[in-house]
Amino acid sequence: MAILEITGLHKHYGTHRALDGVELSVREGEVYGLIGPNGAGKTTLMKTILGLQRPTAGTIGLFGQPHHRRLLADVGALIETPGLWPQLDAVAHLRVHAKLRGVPVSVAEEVLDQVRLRDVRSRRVAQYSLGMRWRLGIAIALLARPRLIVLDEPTNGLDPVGIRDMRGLIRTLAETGATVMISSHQLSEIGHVCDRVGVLVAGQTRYEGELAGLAVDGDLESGFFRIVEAAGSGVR
Ligand SMILES: Nc1ncnc2c1ncn2[C@@H]1O[C@H](COP(=O)(O)OP(=O)(O)OP(=O)(O)O)[C@@H](O)[C@H]1O
Repeated sequence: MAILEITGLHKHYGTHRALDGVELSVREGEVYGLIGPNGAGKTTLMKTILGLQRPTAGTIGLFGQPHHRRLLADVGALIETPGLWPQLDAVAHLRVHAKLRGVPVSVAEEVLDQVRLRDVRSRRVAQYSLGMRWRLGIAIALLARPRLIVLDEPTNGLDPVGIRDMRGLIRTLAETGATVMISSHQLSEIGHVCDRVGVLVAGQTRYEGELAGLAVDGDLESGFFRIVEAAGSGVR
């Protein structure tokens, strides 16, 4: 079943078409990679799914129903950098957010384990690495036990070890039954963790399917670049 179904989605800023007729479908239980160069429209698309941007035209179906604010209670998200308080530790962050969402504090302990922050749970966030901050941001998004988790470029700025850890965490999330949608401008960073990918270039879906289907002569990156180049420079 499609948990997220996007049809003919447009978002225009004046004459600029950030989204120009996006079509995509995310299936329940999969890790879906939204890949595209800088300026392709990935963040705009995610913000529109989350109700943070109003579409110019098109439809978004969520959990088999037309998009509605109340359905977003089942969506966890991390867009751009997580908003954290440097002087508080991970536990304090999770307790505050648990209270705000009416979630039992015991869930805070569970998500700490899930993102593997237990060892540094009492350390102030000011002392966290970027990877730890991302993981705490994801833990906050997980508090409400969402069916769909939307993560915008969570490997941005991470070193190779951080990227590997993030891939592991994403797979773990999917194994617990959640559906994960994740974006990146680098196929190499998240491609292999995804069950299927959508390639967005200049606000349009240029490919959707299994990662292997992107390959040209067995090479995924060449296939990706070919799609980007065929759509014009794709970089804006
Ligand atoms: N609020 C806005 N007003 C005007 N133009 C915008 C606005 N937000 C985004 N854009 C433009 O829309 C296009 C898509 O931007 P978006 O941030 O969605 O791309 P992206 O794929 O997430 O890029 P990146 O990988 O660099 O984060 C870009 O050309 C951007 O400049």
